[in-house]
Amino acid sequence: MTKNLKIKVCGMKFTQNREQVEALGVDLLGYIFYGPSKRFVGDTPDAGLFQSDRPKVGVFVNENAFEILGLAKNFDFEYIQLHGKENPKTCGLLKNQGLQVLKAFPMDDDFKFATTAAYEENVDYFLFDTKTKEHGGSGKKFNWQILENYTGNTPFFLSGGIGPDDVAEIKELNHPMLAGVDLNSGFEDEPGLKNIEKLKHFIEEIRI
Ligand SMILES: O=C(O)c1ccccc1N[C@@H]1O[C@H](COP(=O)(O)O)[C@@H](O)[C@H]1O
Repeated sequence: MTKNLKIKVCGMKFTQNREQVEALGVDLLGYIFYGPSKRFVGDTPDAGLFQSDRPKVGVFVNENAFEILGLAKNFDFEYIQLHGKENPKTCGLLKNQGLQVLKAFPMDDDFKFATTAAYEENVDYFLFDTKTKEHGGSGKKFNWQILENYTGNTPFFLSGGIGPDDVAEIKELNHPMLAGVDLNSGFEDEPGLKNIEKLKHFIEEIRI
């Protein structure tokens, strides 16, 4: 059942485009705070980019926890997504400050789901993304079959190269802990600029 899956759209970079994405009724909006990313919000982002009613997710890669807390306060983030080698203690510190924490794990065929166990108490969601050198936003899929090996208790977001044609395959996953999908480069006209028609169609289909 995918009707109740949370839909996160990541890499918001342009205010007007963010407003259009929000109007589609998505659950979470993601903002990249990682300089090397093509979707980095920039050092002085437009304030309007963040003036949203939807819960906002700050996305970080190996950032200092206190820097994250400061930015979360400034930009009113409810969620933090961690895409680097952040340890369970760092995740727990942020969670204890009232933030909801999504911890990303880099998936390949050799991934050991036992790695996630130490994080169970310290995060709210896992996010399973394709393993690449870029840390995220690669547009590449991993082998979704390996999700059958995940038997943990923490709900997860599916991520990594999800595109407009993936609805049927996502519906077939049927994993009890699948809580949401993270949509990013597969729905873009250029980095950070989401294609509203493609998103609209995907969301309508997945919510049937
Ligand atoms: O989008 C980015 O550029 C990015 C950079 C660094 C860390 C995370 C990033 N985005 C996250 O990457 C995944 C997968 O994105 P894609 O579908 O493969 O483009 C997604 O969770 C984004 O939130």
